[in-house]
Amino acid sequence: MKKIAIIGSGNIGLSLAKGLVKANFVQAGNITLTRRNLSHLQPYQEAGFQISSNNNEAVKTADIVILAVLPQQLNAVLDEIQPAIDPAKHLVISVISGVSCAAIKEKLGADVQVVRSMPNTAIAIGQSMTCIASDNASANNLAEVTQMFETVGSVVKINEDLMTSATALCACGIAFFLRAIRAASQGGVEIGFHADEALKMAVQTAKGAADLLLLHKTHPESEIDKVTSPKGCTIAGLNEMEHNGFSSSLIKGIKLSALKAGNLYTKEG
Ligand SMILES: NC(=O)C1=CN([C@@H]2O[C@H](COP(=O)(O)OP(=O)(O)OC[C@H]3O[C@@H](n4cnc5c(N)ncnc54)[C@H](OP(=O)(O)O)[C@@H]3O)[C@@H](O)[C@H]2O)C=CC1
Ligand SMILES: O=C(O)[C@@H]1CCC=N1
Repeated sequence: MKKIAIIGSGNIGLSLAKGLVKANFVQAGNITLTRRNLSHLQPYQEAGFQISSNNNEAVKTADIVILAVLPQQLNAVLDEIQPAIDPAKHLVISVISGVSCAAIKEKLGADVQVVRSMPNTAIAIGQSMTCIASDNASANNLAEVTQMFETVGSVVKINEDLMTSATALCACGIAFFLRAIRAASQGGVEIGFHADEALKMAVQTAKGAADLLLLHKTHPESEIDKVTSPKGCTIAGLNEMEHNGFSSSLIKGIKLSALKAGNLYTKEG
């Protein structure tokens, strides 16, 4: 079984670690989690993961190195781990938004195989939408990365120039849909439900909507057409939402997130 080092074990790094173990892709003992403040990783050590604040040592023991620090923290990490990287041994996977494979190779060496990957936090429960891209990984390594992320959700291979768009739609997208669920539950409270029951109803309704599309493989509008009875209450509510910019605000938010995702990193740090 391959050994994995997750450099920068914060929100997404830990979600990924939990998902891979839950899916039996790797045992916890074969994953080393790093961060500077180790006290936050104590529960993970108790759960069987290796933990370390020494990125170099973690890289040396690993076959797969996953970079999961913030874009503004990356340059220091790349300078630190470069001496420990062996292009013949290591496959580098970066989940960092806005950082190209080329920028990583510029620091680690042109012969290091780098795969850029964009998961979302649903990876912790095996439900991620993960986009991957690479300009130099071998077919074997790309297949291995695809297989790894398929154990924790769906995978789409994309051109690297669409990676910031994938960030907005899929990684940030989790937050957008969660906010929509919260708004729906707040509407539910206004019309008579207690907050906990309104949230439960909104969550299951959202899950049902997503599952309808996944299972029927239909377009959202065709499912909407089945709900909107003529002169009914659904179309009245839906049109009121559209008059207030429902679709437009989602589209504008996704466009702004994609723009921002492309500007999170500078080579200068
Ligand atoms: N959150 C998400 O849903 C997603 C995030 N991403 C990308 O993943 C990356 C991480 O995001 P996120 O998890 O939200 O951020 P977090 O801030 O939660 O995680 C970053 C982690 O990196 C650690 N870190 C910082 N510097 C170092 C260092 N020198 N050595 C080792 N560890 C270090 C930090 O811990 P400490 O300060 O203790 O060192 C922290 O735990 C970002 O680039 C983001 O764009 C991609 C997809 C989804
Ligand atoms: O908000 C962010 O910048 C990161 C990238 C995608 C999800 N979270």
